[in-house]
Amino acid sequence: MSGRPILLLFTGTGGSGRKSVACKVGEAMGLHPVVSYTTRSPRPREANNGFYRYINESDFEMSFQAGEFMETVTINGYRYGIKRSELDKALAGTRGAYLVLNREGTELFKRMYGEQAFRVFIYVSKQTVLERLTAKGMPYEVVERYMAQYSDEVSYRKSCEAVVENMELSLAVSKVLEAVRSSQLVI
Ligand SMILES: Nc1ncnc2c1ncn2[C@@H]1O[C@H](COP(=O)(O)OP(=O)(O)OP(=O)(O)O)[C@@H](O)[C@H]1O
Ligand SMILES: Nc1nc2c(ncn2[C@@H]2O[C@H](COP(=O)(O)O)[C@@H](O)[C@H]2O)c(=O)[nH]1
Repeated sequence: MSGRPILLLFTGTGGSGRKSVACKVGEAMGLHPVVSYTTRSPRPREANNGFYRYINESDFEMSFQAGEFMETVTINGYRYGIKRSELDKALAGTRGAYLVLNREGTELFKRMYGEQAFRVFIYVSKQTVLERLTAKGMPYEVVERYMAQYSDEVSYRKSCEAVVENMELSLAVSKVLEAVRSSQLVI
């Protein structure tokens, strides 16, 4: 390992497969995932996916008041946050870590970590999001929300260091790896 650990920030359009791509890239590069705490409930087949810790509002508030979060956001009435202890754990003795975040969180971590952070924007067409989420059995109100947010989310791609379409998972993973390797990041 040389240089400082890197932070890959996966963002993009909801339901585009960001977590799927992030996992594979993380495995290939030896990066660790950073768990996010949320007050929303797990969705079908989502429990224990390694990306979220589901906690209640009062536990979230207690951690918030104790200053444990580096970043928090409220989306559709639910709170999400990244704890300093989780990021430190993911970075300890490793080549780096990765997070899956919305646009605001991605911006914040990019500002905090500067050159160490690399933003990867993952997207597919709105129609493909619809088909994948429906096939996954996602609740109707969640699918509707993802559809409504699509145009706003997709506009963030121009700010990111890499923009990758995820039609075929292994191809998307290769493109992210190539983009990171050809960047100025020291790994
Ligand atoms: N390249 C692909 N081809 C087909 N299906 C895919 C592909 N990548 C991911 N998927 C599927 O799409 C669905 C959404 O994937 P995933 O949960 O990784 O996306 P996400 O963008 O992190 O979602 P969310 O915004 O809900 O957090 C899953 O059912 C996943 O198996
Ligand atoms: N800024 C942050 N964004 C986060 C965090 N955890 C998840 N997310 C992003 O929020 C939306 C909504 O997520 P959903 O799983 O409920 O649909 C999505 O873009 C996530 O990537 C966080 O801790 N901070």
